[in-house]
Amino acid sequence: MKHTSDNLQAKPSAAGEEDTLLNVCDLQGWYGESHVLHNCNLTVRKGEVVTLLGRNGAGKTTTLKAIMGLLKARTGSIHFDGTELINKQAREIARLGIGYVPDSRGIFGSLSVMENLLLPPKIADGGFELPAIYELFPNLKERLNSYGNKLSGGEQQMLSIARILRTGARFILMDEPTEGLAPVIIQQIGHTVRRLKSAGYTILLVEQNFHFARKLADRHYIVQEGRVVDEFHNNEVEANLEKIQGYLGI
Ligand SMILES: Nc1ncnc2c1ncn2[C@@H]1O[C@H](COP(=O)(O)OP(=O)(O)OP(=O)(O)O)[C@@H](O)[C@H]1O
Repeated sequence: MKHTSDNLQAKPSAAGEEDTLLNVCDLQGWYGESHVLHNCNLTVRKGEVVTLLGRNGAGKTTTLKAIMGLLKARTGSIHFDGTELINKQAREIARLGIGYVPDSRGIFGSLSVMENLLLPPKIADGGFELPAIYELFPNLKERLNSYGNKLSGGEQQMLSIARILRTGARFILMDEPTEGLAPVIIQQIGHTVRRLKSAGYTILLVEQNFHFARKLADRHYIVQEGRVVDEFHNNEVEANLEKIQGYLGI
């Protein structure tokens, strides 16, 4: 079902109540005096891959940061698997099983690949053990002793994803994983997202690369000026291509 921006705001939590994993309702957020998120509403169901699409500066990264507790000035409701996150700290939110792969990748240049991998603490059983990580990202196994600042952009991205998978988080927030990467690496990231989905992971993905996103996601939200203004199931994309391209300016 499609929504207009009005009824998305009026019925923030209408979709999929029974298997909803994340329900963001009337989320507002600020950087200091600057009001960036304006009543943002979205839901993610268990096992879905959902994208946030939008132009530069629309508020996609800020929405992920607000969910993760990295944007402190926020109001509204962020309900995750039975727990309200709005007043929780990032550390507590991570312990609930939410992993964040930032667009900056967050790799420590003066630590080795192995040290970077082992840095985030495990928060639950069932995460990827090292052999499974090497199987998913064979390049990393070859680079275990290399320093983070010697890695290519693609290797850094893989490391950033791998170390979150090791923690046992089952809900992954990924911010522009394909940014600046070569097509062959983008394919590998796409393969990883598919593998995770088939293993039951839930993923909220921020992407500028619509071509990449449309092949992976179950649903897409369009973000403009700090709010969700439209939503498309993947099977509605073809029929709404012009409209979506208009939103994204492509
Ligand atoms: N640390 C910050 N301090 C102040 N304003 C910020 C900060 N980070 C982002 N903004 C502003 O908040 C708004 C939303 O930015 P955000 O990074 O969430 O957008 P985005 O949709 O992720 O775009 P992009 O793809 O360019 O990262 C923009 O106007 C941006 O300039």
